[in-house]
Amino acid sequence: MNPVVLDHITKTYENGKVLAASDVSFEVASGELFGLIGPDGAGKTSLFRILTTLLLPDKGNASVLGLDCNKDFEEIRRRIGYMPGRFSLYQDLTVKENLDFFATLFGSTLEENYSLIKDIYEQIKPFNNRRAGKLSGGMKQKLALCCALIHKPEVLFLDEPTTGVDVVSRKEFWDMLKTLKQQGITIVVSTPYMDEAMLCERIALIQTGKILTIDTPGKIIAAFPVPLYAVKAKDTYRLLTELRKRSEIASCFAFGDYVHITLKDNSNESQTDQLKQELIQAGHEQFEIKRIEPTIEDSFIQLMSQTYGR
Ligand SMILES: Nc1ncnc2c1ncn2[C@@H]1O[C@H](COP(=O)(O)OP(=O)(O)OP(=O)(O)O)[C@@H](O)[C@H]1O
Repeated sequence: MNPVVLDHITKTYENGKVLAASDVSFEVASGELFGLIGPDGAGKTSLFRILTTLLLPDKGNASVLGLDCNKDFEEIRRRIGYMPGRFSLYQDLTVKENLDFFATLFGSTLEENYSLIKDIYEQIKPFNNRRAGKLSGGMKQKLALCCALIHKPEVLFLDEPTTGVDVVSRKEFWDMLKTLKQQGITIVVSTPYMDEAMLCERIALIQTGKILTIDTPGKIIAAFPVPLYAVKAKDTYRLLTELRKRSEIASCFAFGDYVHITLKDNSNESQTDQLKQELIQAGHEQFEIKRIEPTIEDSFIQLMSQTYGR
């Protein structure tokens, strides 16, 4: 049996008025680095809380390491590591005191599983006597990861570990996850950052409590169903407004300096030449249109409009 199983999980809040998870099913294989990718409010934290035995679903079953998340919560809690999205450390305790505290909770010591956290801990060791509340975002994140690993968990749940952390620390963090994976730990990580999706082996794209798709990032991108074009002009806002009004455009989203579009009819390649001519005639300066490969963000938007019609 896979170490993480969600089977038709539905979770609502406020007497059913707020839907956080809608019939969610997926499994994570042993030793896999699995990502739950979606924007704020998509339902990621609710799923993590169900898997870490802190929340009961309305419907469905969840199991971790073959144990039932409802009945076997004590054993699950002993065998998993959980880094919640919000900062989970004791701000008034020092780095060392936090580590000792979490080790004691699990009847362990810092020394006992030192090899597992060594590489991460050495980076924060110089700040051993600093209170956690006085650490930088990246340092707090490393300390929180050490605390989640201190009892040598078999499955690690990381809820938005890189939110609010600088780009360098984000990269370092993902390098650390790769190392942990090599040591056989199963990792489930959530993130709202689409670029981080590419660093997972498999991902579930989630929006408004619903799984849009589950696969490897490469396969999700490869399944993008139609040609995608990047369009640019000097006045991006005006370009976007005009493209949105045109009947031949199926989808149209701003991506940095570019606007990504798909067409309703993909049988006639000269349509893009026509579009170019008409928009240049309409006074768009520095106009450019080119066929591009989709990113995971393009796939997310496309799947979202397919599922929700927006
Ligand atoms: N305790 C609660 N009471 C009422 N609604 C809640 C509660 N917790 C979450 N929600 C709502 O459930 C939905 C899913 O929230 P959840 O926190 O699981 O998503 P998320 O993807 O983790 O987003 P975020 O990063 O913003 O926490 C959201 O609409 C949220 O407002």
